[in-house]
Amino acid sequence: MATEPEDGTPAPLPVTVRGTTLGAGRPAVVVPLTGATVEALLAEVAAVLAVAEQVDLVEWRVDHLAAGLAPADVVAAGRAVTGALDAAPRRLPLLVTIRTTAEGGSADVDPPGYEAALRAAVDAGIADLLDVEVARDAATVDRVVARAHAAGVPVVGSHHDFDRTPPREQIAATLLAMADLGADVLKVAVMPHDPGDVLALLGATWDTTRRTGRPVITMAMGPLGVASRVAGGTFGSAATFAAVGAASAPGQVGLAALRAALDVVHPA
Ligand SMILES: O=C1C[C@@](O)(C(=O)O)C[C@@H](O)[C@@H]1O
Repeated sequence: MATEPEDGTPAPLPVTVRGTTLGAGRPAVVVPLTGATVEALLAEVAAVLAVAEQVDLVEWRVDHLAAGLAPADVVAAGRAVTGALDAAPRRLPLLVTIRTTAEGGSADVDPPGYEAALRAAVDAGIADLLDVEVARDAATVDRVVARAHAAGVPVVGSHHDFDRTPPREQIAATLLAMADLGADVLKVAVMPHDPGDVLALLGATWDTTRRTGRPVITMAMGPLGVASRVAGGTFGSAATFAAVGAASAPGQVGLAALRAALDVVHPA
């Protein structure tokens, strides 16, 4: 169990991948790719690379792939994406995510299919960071985390609640439980219904960051949650997602606007 250190100040454990650090300084800006085909993904990568100096991390939402999640298709599309990223002067790191329908995504996949697709992305060297939904089958989660770690790939534990916002203590408990499962970065997204829900999310972020020392990423979705995407860093959130083109979740702010807001909240 993650415990509070005696002096109340956990040693920071920032996670650095390809020059991008989560958990130190201002929040990293993550841009999702949501293309359904290799062509669409490559067009998105080109659009992201055109503004690469504003981007810290790219997320590939594999669940949007029209071909499905067969390992060979994931590897083929993933190699196309990493090949395009490799060609840029600064290689942006890639977070690989399969968001299941249970958590608001498009992947209607059973545990073996989820495991096989994530494993393929790790084994092929496509993922610099791996999103693992901690609410999936427990043995599957254990094996995927172990596989990623054996390959030197940090794990972003994740949990989405698209319907509601749990109480502050429960959000914090969900994040802390991810650390117990071996996640290196702890991420929760919730749907707020009133400003108190956004406060609960931000409060849990602050509580958890101080207790684990691990990078924590949180956001409240939808229009009410925009405050958390812009100002979450003040409360300890280590990253915020921004759209270049299509958003991958409700409430995501466009990249230029988000960057401008971050400059106000976190002046150089
Ligand atoms: O976990 C997240 C956060 C997110 O849901 C958001 O609300 O910005 C967007 C997803 O693409 C990503 O996997």
